[in-house]
Amino acid sequence: MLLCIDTGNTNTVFALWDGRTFVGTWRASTEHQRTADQYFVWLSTLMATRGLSDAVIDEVVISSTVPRVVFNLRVLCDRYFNCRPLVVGKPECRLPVPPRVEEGVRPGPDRLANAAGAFDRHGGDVIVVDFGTATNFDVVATDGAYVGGVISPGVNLSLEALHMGAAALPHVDISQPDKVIGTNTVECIQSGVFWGYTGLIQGITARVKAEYGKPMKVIGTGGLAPLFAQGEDLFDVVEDDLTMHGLTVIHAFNKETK
Ligand SMILES: Nc1ncnc2c1ncn2[C@@H]1O[C@H](COP(=O)(O)OP(=O)(O)O)[C@@H](O)[C@H]1O
Ligand SMILES: CC(C)(COP(=O)(O)O)[C@@H](O)C(=O)NCCC(=O)O
Ligand SMILES: [K+]
Repeated sequence: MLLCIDTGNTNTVFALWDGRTFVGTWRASTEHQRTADQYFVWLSTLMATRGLSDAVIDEVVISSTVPRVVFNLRVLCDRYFNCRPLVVGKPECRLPVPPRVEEGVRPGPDRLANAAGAFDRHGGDVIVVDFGTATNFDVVATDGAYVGGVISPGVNLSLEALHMGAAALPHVDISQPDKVIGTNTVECIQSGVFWGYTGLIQGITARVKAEYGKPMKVIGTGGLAPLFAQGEDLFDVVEDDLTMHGLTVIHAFNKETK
């Protein structure tokens, strides 16, 4: 089976693909100190709880926005799965459609995976809004190429920055406030971040569409996409597994065109 690993700056997601569906998805916090042995104990325990002890992992594809984590993930593949992983963004990993960006720029591998996943499911002329540590907007052209986009600070990063920078502001979890005018500190912060991000998404997608000059589909992904989808009509569709799907597409492409 194919193990897909998506390392973000906050969390690392492992998903096991049997060629048709993801039979298991597990999440760990991203820590570059974690060793291959630690990953393996953790993953095999979780696989066992899903009745997947007999599943044989013989292929791995990795997207990591944290370069130093890749070393121990490579050791994991070598020691326990007896394979060399395909690492998105490395020269030996080919993409179905190469990105069109300025010379020397290395787009985040998560964004390349999103573009591949979005193009496979929806065709081109797409904006992917990905809620991670950063909130990214990835623009996918008509032919499926990643052509750039927008990087803004993530929702939780903004909440954390308010708490860290202002002595009287507590740590607050994101939620959708009923009203805009908060009547206590927590409501005020939730309103600022929730409605602030709603405006950011509306504003940026509108500007991207105007600059692009053709109709575009907007896909929301990442943990907080469903929450923001409740507030306003921000996305045409929300797809939780878009990055993972993109990893399976990139893996299949590399296998076919060996
Ligand atoms: N369903 C959720 N509800 C609330 N917070 C979430 C949810 N999913 C993710 N988050 C938070 O969003 C932030 C970024 O999430 P994640 O998608 O894991 O980022 P990354 O891919 O950059 O590691 C984290 O702080 C995480 O705790
Ligand atoms: C913007 C990002 C930090 C987002 O990563 P994440 O929120 O998933 O941790 C990542 O895509 C990245 O490191 N990009 C490199 C620069 C670029 O894409 O242009
Ligand atoms: K991500």
